[in-house]
Amino acid sequence: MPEAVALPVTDSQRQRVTGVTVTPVAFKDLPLLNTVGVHEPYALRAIVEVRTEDGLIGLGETYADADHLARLRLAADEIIGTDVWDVNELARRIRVVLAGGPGTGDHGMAGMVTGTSTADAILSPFEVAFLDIQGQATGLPVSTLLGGAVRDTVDYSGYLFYKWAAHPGHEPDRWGAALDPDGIVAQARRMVTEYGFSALKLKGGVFPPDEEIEAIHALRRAFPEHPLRLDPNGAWTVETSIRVGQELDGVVEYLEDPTPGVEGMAEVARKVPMPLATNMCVVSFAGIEPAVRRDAVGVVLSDHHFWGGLGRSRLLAGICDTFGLGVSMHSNSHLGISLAAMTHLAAATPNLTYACDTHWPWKDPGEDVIAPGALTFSDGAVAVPTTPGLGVTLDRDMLGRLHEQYLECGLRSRDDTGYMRGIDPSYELLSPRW
Ligand SMILES: O=C([O-])C(=O)C[C@H](O)[C@@H](O)C(=O)[O-]
Ligand SMILES: [Mg+2]
Repeated sequence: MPEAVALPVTDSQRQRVTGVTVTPVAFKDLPLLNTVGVHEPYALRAIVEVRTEDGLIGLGETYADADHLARLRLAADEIIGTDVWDVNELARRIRVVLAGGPGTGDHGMAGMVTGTSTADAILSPFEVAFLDIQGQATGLPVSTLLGGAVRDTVDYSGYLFYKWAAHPGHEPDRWGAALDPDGIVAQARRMVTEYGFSALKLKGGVFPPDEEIEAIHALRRAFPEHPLRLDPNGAWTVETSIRVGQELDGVVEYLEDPTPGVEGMAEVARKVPMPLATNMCVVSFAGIEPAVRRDAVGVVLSDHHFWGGLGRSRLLAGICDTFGLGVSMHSNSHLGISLAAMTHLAAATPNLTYACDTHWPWKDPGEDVIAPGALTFSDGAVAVPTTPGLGVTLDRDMLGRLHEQYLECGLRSRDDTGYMRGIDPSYELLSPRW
């Protein structure tokens, strides 16, 4: 048998970065209530375009809070010349430039998700763009580059929110108010009819726990077969969490972040029958060991936007597998590039067996930065794109329009609490609240 000869990598096999553009955009958002306040009239995102010497353009999407944007721009300058096949070098350069110290403030999650890794949050959109280019260069979809799609479609859950009928001073929006169990059931019916979701999550922490328990029971009566979840974002004390958990025995598939902190979660986990899920107490690699040691969580909600991109999210899933933890997926208000990345990641993560969260239905269907048609919901699922890379293309007109909207809207960081206080000056931020 002839000996294998190792051929040196040639310059033609590399894809060097020649330019990076970071464009902040704003898209309309609805008055969705959560335990820190209410969504503002616009959600902010940053669209990352990475260009190579061969003229390929890779896309990424992330938060656009002012501090995060400043860090993205620093990183953008630093990664010129990197080979898109060398994600380790990308990560190294980002760590180096961030060590220069633009701070850790404002990540885009309104203070609800803290303790994430700043370096991983900055790495994420660039890594996604690198994978997009790798896919375009090889003709392979991103899910194949991640190890191969184990499913053709990815299930998403219908993400229900208590909400007002309109932002103050605006016309009622297309979803109307949902402020009690009947309103939540009506919202769920519409979401299930329009998107086909087969799992439902209620964002809680807005009303006293008994009202939210009643909404979950109403959902169970209306949807006997749908797995249900309740997520108050740490709004309850340990005692309240245990009571709610016991009352919802057999009704929810998991209870998400009932109480703040790993110690409280561990205490609740010992006394409630269902697994506890989290996107608040395990949000970085440093947070896994303390949670595992205390048996504080049963399901980790991955989120490539703060876990360092798609490769590192798969690493998280592998660690969860090792420790017998389930994996689900968290979302924030997002556009189509993120939906494509989430779909490829979920497709290539065998143990991601729960329906993923998405804020997609809350977005104005006419507002996105990707050309329409690449991603559609059928039976609550999105078909995994099979075209090269992420499988989505940038709509430059829309990018320009949503950037104009960003410039005009005046918002520079997500501030659900500040917006709520502007409407109700007596509003207090309490954690836990009940
Ligand atoms: O699962 C979660 O914690 C979230 O989805 C966090 C989000 O920020 C959500 O609370 C929201 O959009 O208000
Ligand atoms: Mg959550």
